[in-house]
Amino acid sequence: MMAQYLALKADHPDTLLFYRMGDFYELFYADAEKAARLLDITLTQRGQSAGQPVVMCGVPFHSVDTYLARLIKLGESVAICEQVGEVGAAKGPVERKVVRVVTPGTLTDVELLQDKSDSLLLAVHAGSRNFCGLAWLSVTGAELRLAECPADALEGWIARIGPSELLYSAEVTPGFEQRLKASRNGAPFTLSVRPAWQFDGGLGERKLCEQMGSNSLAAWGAETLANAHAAAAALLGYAEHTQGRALSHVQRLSVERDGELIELPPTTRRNLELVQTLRGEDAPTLFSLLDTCMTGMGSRLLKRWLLAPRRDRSEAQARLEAIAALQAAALGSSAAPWRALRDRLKNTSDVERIAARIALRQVRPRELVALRMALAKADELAPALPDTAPLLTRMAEQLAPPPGCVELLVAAVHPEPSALVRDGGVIATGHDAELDELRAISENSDAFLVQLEASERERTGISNLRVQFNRVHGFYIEITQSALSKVPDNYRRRQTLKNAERFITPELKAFEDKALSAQDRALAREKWLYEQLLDALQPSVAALTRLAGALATLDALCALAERSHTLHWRAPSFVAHPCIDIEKGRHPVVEARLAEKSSGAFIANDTHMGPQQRMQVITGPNMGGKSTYMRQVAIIVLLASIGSHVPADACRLGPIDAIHTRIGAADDLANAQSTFMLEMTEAAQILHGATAHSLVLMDEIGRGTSTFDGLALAAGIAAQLHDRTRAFTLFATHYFELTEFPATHHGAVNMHVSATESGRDIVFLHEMQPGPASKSYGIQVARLAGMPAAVVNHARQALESLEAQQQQARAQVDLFAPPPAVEAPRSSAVESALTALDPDTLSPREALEAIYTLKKLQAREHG
Ligand SMILES: Nc1ncnc2c1ncn2[C@@H]1O[C@H](COP(=O)(O)OP(=O)(O)OP(=O)(O)O)[C@@H](O)[C@H]1O
Repeated sequence: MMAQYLALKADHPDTLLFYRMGDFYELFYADAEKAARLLDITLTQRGQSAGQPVVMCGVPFHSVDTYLARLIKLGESVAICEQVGEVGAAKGPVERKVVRVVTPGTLTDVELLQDKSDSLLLAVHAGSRNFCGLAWLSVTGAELRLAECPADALEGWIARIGPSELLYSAEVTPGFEQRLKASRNGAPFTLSVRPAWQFDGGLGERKLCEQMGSNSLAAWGAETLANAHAAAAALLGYAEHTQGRALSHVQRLSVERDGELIELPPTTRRNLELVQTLRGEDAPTLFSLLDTCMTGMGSRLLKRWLLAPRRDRSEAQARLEAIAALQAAALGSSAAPWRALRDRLKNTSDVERIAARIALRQVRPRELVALRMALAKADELAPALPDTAPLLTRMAEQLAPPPGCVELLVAAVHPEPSALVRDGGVIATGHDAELDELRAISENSDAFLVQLEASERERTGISNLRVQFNRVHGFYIEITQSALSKVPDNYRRRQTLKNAERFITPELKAFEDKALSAQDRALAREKWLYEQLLDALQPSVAALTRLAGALATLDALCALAERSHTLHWRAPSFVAHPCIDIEKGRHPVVEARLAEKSSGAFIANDTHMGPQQRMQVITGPNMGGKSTYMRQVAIIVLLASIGSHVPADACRLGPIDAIHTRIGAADDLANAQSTFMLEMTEAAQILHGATAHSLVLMDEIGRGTSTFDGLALAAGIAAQLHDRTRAFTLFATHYFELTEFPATHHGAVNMHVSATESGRDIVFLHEMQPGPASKSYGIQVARLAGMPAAVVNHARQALESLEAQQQQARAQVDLFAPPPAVEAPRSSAVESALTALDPDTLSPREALEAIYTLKKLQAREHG
């Protein structure tokens, strides 16, 4: 047995191997030690193998899901090894096989998957010429996605995709591996190393063609993406390896290209608290506010929409039209269609995952019943969809259940089946004559036993004689001690108890053989019929996946319609010229929190930015609402871009290509970066990446260093954004000096959040008004925060003397004057030679020669 175990383990060296032995999964040696530690279960020793004690631990098979869930959460992978041979069929241990490998990125089990999130598997290929190939999918979804990106944009892509597991080649450079490890900082995922040969472009292209049933990938615009093909080869290979079969349900392919999506860097996702709060919680976030979907499929799709808004507006426009149609009551009715549709969508099962599990042959009987009910619902939903929006009309077509599927499920599956096929009672009566006959034999046994009991009582004259059954001893006749003398000759003793004896008769034995074998045969027949049913369902998988997509889209659209109605949102409009025009905009999450706490109404504010006015320099007291205002603009832009209504009375939006944010941060100790370093790194990234179509939020840049340094840097950054980048910029600052910026920079205006004083206290009005703030009120805010009176008084005095001093010494410094042009230093001969080199094209010998040449040039330069 150990030889068999070790052979299986050799194929899964990095995975915990769950080796099935009877009612347990056992782990051995290092696996056992690791699992015992992670699961807090007892480690034991038994026997010896190769002279060493066998260290082992185990988990009962019926509660394996709980243990799996814990291990997967800890980022571990588990290979499930089952007994596949007949017991006693051959000499030695029963034949065993790894039937599937459960890894964080390839989950299919209902118990392990989260309803509202996808579990994604991503493969990254470090390609040539500084390009990376990416391929990713959810094993329970139907779509495979490909992309290629410049190597330096990789972290952004990984953060946006948000994988649960990332595959990379064993032969990447240590530097590349380090970057992958570092990119786990925001959201942890498992890194799995795969052999380099699996990242093969040619193999990937063949596999993709096979998967799509096509000769070329041209139809998807994916034929030239060699790096992505290499990633896809590893991705599909690994997914198939874990499932033990091909993913026949993955029949959609899409290519995501740099430049198609509105860029939302990880900092923006974090700062805007899109799907996670700054503390790492799921709520309150924009997504938690937005997601009132009735199904997990809808929630997952809505999250995808939110995190991947497109620059092109046609999709958003189609969704807006659909929402309008869902909100418009039909003639003669007062109710908007979304209400009834949401009622019908309630409790619809996860058709997307069920379809995948049919394809992977892992589907459970009760899921098939749920599928049948969902198909019936889809059939009812289709005619209830308004026909005034093309997107809804398309969904209505896709909601048609695949022909024959409902009928097959009704005919074949018992209306209330057991949880597992091995328990029987799964196939409907009337579906298979042979099964019905076998079941009749076991069912008739009750009548037979009652009859036998009566006739034996009469024959023996023992009135308390009982005919019974148990799993261990089968059928028997039980006679109490006092009546033993009346037992007839043909009774054979089966078992002796304290007060009774149990017997069997030839007649009962014959019946037992027939009944028990009928039960076994019925069970075997049911298993076979279930497999037949899965075969028959395979051709419907593609249509079921499409139907699931339509249900999810409809659910997400209805949720957006409901949110718009409940939260009083309005439809945005898109225009071709650059602008962000918002009337009475609100921050939806802050507004909801205020409403929840009944702590006053949210004050709505307008925003008007266009080609002539690209920057707002925002000042005002702490707690005044600067950050809230800036974030609300970004959130409204984002919501509009996904085709949702927005928390504003009106919104007109020109083209947008990115939303960048630089908002206060904590030290990033894990990456050894100080607050100031991080602040400057993020600001530099924005200055490099933003364009005239980007929205940039800069909150108190420069405050992490000394006043002069900070002010000088803030001035430089503002000037760069204004003069060069020309992005739409909201620039909040506590440096009053910056309020002079608009005087010389005509694309910028001063805005301030209003506050007034009432006695010694400050009252925040949260209204955005033109012009600079008059005071900073820092001391009043500190008083509000409960600062001891002595400190407040001290500060007030100190402030007065500081202000007096500054009045006297105010120097005429032009903070915003461009620096004198610096002559670009001429590059040296060594530098020119270095620039001309392309390391990827050099042979080792050429590389060595290049080094000698460089050394020579250097020697010449230094005389
Ligand atoms: N428009 C508004 N209407 C009502 N309440 C608001 C509004 N804007 C902000 N608030 C309230 O004021 C609080 C502080 O707002 P915010 O954090 O935006 O201030 P801030 O000016 O950025 O402060 P700091 O300069 O200290 O960062 C918010 O948590 C919210 O409760």
